[in-house]
Amino acid sequence: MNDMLTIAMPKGRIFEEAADLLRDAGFRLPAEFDDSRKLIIDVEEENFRFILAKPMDVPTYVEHGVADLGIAGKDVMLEEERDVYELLDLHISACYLAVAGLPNTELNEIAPRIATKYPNVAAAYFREQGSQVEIIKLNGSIELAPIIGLTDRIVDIVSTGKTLVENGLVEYERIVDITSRLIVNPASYRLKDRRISELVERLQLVVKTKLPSK
Ligand SMILES: Nc1ncnc2c1ncn2[C@@H]1O[C@H](COP(=O)(O)OP(=O)(O)OP(=O)(O)O)[C@@H](O)[C@H]1O
Ligand SMILES: O=P(O)(O)OC[C@H]1O[C@H](OP(=O)(O)OP(=O)(O)O)[C@H](O)[C@@H]1O
Repeated sequence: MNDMLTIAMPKGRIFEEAADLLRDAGFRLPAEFDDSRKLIIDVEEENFRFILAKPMDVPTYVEHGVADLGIAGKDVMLEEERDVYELLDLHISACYLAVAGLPNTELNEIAPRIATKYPNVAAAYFREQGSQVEIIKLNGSIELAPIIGLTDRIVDIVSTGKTLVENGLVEYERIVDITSRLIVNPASYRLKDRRISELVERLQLVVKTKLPSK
């Protein structure tokens, strides 16, 4: 039987590159896919159901099995630590997580403070460094925090580096490189293995052809 696959797609930055990959792998996605406000899109020709989710929520849907598969940034995977398998590095939406702050400043020795959208990743990083820090969770515009004196450092995504430069901040440490991953619910992986393996193989071929040759 050709089981239906439910795929949690991240809205926002990753969406377009992820849709391009699926199309390049030969899956026929309708034009409405790209500019609809619908949150659930059925693609009957392929027997796919897409759920359009907030990027940070994708692993949650997949862990709970309401989506068989999902596409999520490695940053989200590290932060959320959900019980899902990572099947494939899609090599899209590349960026990295870094520690940044005002230039020529030291971490406050008594009570260093870190602003971030990634409290778990930041806490783990500073714990490994042997630094005891207070994490302040923000939901965006993280670069504001050191400028207005809320924290000594931030832990945030860097892509082009433009946001840091334009706000007079510098990078202190690079924590981890990030790309988007194809993730799967463990039970779906067992039950729908044939369809999922086929999807992975087709995506893998496309990903390989797009990688710069060494
Ligand atoms: N410059 C970037 N800034 C943020 N995320 C990036 C960047 N480049 C690639 N990414 C990847 O894209 C994902 C975030 O996408 P997006 O910015 O659409 O979501 P978000 O920050 O969660 O959005 P929202 O503003 O809706 O909370 C990250 O999880 C990361 O893997
Ligand atoms: O290195 P760059 O190419 O400048 O990209 C990095 C910036 O992009 C993201 O913010 P986003 O645009 O998602 O806005 P946000 O502050 O609302 O999270 C991220 O949090 C950085 O601020």
